[in-house]
Amino acid sequence: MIYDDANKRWIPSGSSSGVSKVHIFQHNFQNSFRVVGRKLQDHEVVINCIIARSLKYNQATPTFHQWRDSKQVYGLNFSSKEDADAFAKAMNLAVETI
Ligand SMILES: CCOC(=O)[C@@H]1C[C@@H](CC)[C@@H]2C=C[C@H]3CCN(C(=O)[C@@H]4CC[C@H]5C=C[C@]6(CCCN6C(=O)[C@H](Cc6ccccc6Cl)NC(C)=O)C(=O)N54)[C@@H]3C(=O)N12
Repeated sequence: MIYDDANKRWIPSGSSSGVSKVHIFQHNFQNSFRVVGRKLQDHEVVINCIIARSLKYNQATPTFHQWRDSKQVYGLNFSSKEDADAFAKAMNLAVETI
């Protein structure tokens, strides 16, 4: 999800709401990571952002995590606490590795 600052509310990133699969990719040669989320249904890319060293990953609730970059605030509303914990672990590892 993306935070719509003007209207102070979360909106689904991408063309419609729906379940997506979110991955963290490590770039082969550069020491960089990217979060990519794609809709399960039509594979639309709904999130695609570089993980910066300065990224602060906030676990607002056990199943809603968020972070911001220079442009916007991203929110992931996980379907389970286990998914949320696994993603947070990978995200924190990525940030430490950069
Ligand atoms: C239950 C009912 O939930 C809801 O209806 C909506 C829809 C729910 C998903 C479908 C989602 C789920 C869970 C809750 C959990 C709380 N929450 C909020 O949004 C809180 C409440 C107030 C609001 C104010 C600001 C806002 C938005 C923008 C960023 N931000 C910050 O505070 C940032 C955070 C941050 C901290 C550190 C590092 C990075 C970042 Cl990003 N701080 C700063 C300093 O940047 C934020 O997160 N806010 C969610 C919510 O309401 N909802």
